[in-house]
Amino acid sequence: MNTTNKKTGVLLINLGTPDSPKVSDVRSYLTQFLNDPRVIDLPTIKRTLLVNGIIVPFRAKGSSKEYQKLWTENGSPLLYYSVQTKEKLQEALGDEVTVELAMRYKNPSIPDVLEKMRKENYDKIIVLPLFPQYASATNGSAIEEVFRVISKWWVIPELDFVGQFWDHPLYIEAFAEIGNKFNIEEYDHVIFSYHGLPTRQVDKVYDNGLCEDHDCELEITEENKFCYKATSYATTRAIAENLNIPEDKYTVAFQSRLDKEWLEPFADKTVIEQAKKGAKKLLFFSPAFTADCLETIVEIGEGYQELFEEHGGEKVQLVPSLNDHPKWIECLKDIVKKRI
Ligand SMILES: C=CC1=C(C)c2cc3[nH]c(cc4nc(cc5[nH]c(cc1n2)c(C)c5CCC(=O)O)C(CCC(=O)O)=C4C)c(C)c3C=C
Ligand SMILES: [Fe+2]
Ligand SMILES: [Fe+2]
Repeated sequence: MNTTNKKTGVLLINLGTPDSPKVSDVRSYLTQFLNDPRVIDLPTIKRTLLVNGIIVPFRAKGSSKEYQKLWTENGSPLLYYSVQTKEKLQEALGDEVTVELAMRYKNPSIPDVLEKMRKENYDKIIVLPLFPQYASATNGSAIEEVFRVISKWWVIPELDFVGQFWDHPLYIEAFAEIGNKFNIEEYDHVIFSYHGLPTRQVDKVYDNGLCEDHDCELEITEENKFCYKATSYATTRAIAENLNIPEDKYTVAFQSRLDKEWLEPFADKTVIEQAKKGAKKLLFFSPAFTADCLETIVEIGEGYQELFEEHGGEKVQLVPSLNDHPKWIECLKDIVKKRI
């Protein structure tokens, strides 16, 4: 055996989706997801009571209806596109490495996929969470789960965890290329909508002070480089610059909030404001999602369309996510190749 040729596996991790849109499967998904202390970061008893006593019982039926709108003959788009991404990345990398896919919540689960990888006896595993901007609720949680599982193995291989990659040129170019398929001049305004986060979670990345003590809307510094708000604004500047969208033609916003103490400006309020200003056509990018999912297809594509129309607007156009776009596959290939 040539000892310089390491047997390497790549583990892509996405968020996860219910096994089906049935209320029972949505309830089970929400229960696993929202009991994660990195998602609802409250003391255990408070979180358990809030999630299992209030949020899940009140949310499961409504969420199930939303998932019924989303489901296609290929199942949940998030899982479908994540599998496509895995397969195309495998093709692009050839037999040099083996690519696997796991979901942080539900299936294919991280423990199941890692067990398959353990049996393969890899010299090295590259763990690549598919979230471009760091959040403890996504990248942090996925990495913690991998640690939890692998820490029980007798043989622990070489591990390489990929951090946030919002500034990877091919990630920016991929979104810009997809956006370029639309005639941006035709739109009155462009909204870059990121999944929201509780402000408390954003503040926790700082050892000193709060997010509001830093210029997170304007610059990335050594202090705010893991601030989700700062990286969301920086991602937006990079895509807008690539597409020559002038500063006064776009707004950053945060969607999918569970309560008022989440990052602002809120995307729904931004949609209403734009309608009130007389905008008729809005173009929506959603760069925190690397695959289309409930939050893009249903929340933006259907929910914000209705909201915009109710306030006098006409068209909300969603720019599709990266899904299995060739530039995105090139981006992932580049990230992996640099670590083999
Ligand atoms: C950038 C990615 C994401 C971050 C950050 C994130 C944080 C976060 N999410 C919730 C609560 C919910 N999110 C839900 C769906 C959902 N979230 C993401 C991504 C991020 N979440 C995706 C890709 C999806 C869609 C999955 C799919 O099946 O298509 C849901 C479920 C749907 C609903 O009931 O609304 C919840 C709930 C919290 C609390 C949070 C940070 C603290
Ligand atoms: Fe979410
Ligand atoms: Fe910040």
